[in-house]
Amino acid sequence: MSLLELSGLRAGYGAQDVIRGISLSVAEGEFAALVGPNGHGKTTVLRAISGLLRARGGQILLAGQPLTRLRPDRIVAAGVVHVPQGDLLFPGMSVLDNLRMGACLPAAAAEEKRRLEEVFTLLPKLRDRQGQLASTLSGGERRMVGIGRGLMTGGRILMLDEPSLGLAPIVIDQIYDLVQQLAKSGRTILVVEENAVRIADMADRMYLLDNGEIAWAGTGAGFLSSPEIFATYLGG
Ligand SMILES: Nc1ncnc2c1ncn2[C@@H]1O[C@H](COP(=O)(O)OP(=O)(O)OP(=O)(O)O)[C@@H](O)[C@H]1O
Repeated sequence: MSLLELSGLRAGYGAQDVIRGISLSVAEGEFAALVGPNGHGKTTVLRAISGLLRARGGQILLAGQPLTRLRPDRIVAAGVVHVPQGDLLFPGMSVLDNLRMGACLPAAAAEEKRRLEEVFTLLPKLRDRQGQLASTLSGGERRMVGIGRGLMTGGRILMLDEPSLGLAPIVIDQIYDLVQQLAKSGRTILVVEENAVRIADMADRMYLLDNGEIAWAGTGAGFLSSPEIFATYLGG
């Protein structure tokens, strides 16, 4: 059964629909990727799921529960964790306090200590730097704090918006090693990524968003072996 199910979702800004009736599903424990060129609506899909943008039509279900009319904090409480594009950390706060912000809702607060230990075990560098101000971290470290803060929230699905954005190739590899480790431990993940080839080896399922519509869906391996996809969307 799908954990997250979108059907006929429409969303946009002003008079314009950016997302024009998309359907996709992410099964429990699956690593799904939403790929596509910049500006075609990937971030908008995540914002609609997490309630930061109200859906204009269609349905969003999490384990069968409709999310479309819930407030963003209720959507978090229902189990949706959204790690936004860019870092959006609190620059004047320490690594530790940034991580703790992920556990500020009541349900997560009770789990704060245990989850913090989990995050530090997964990302030992953050344990060493817990007292350091977020503004003094490198780009890769900031990205790790952003993901760590998402893990502090718990939830049932972790949505990551372009975790590779603006990072050097070697740091991108580290970030995706972490994402793969999370996927292998059984977490349900929906990642937005512009570079489809980068993610195709890792993802169980891929959706290609083109101009607000799903142009292709299938496995990562299927994506890599589809010459027409490369010719049409990736320029050969
Ligand atoms: N707050 C906003 N107000 C008006 N238009 C917006 C707003 N946010 C995004 N858009 C427009 O919606 C379209 C889709 O943007 P979106 O950020 O979802 O794309 P994307 O595929 O995630 O690309 P990127 O990776 O560059 O963010 C773009 O044309 C963008 O200009």
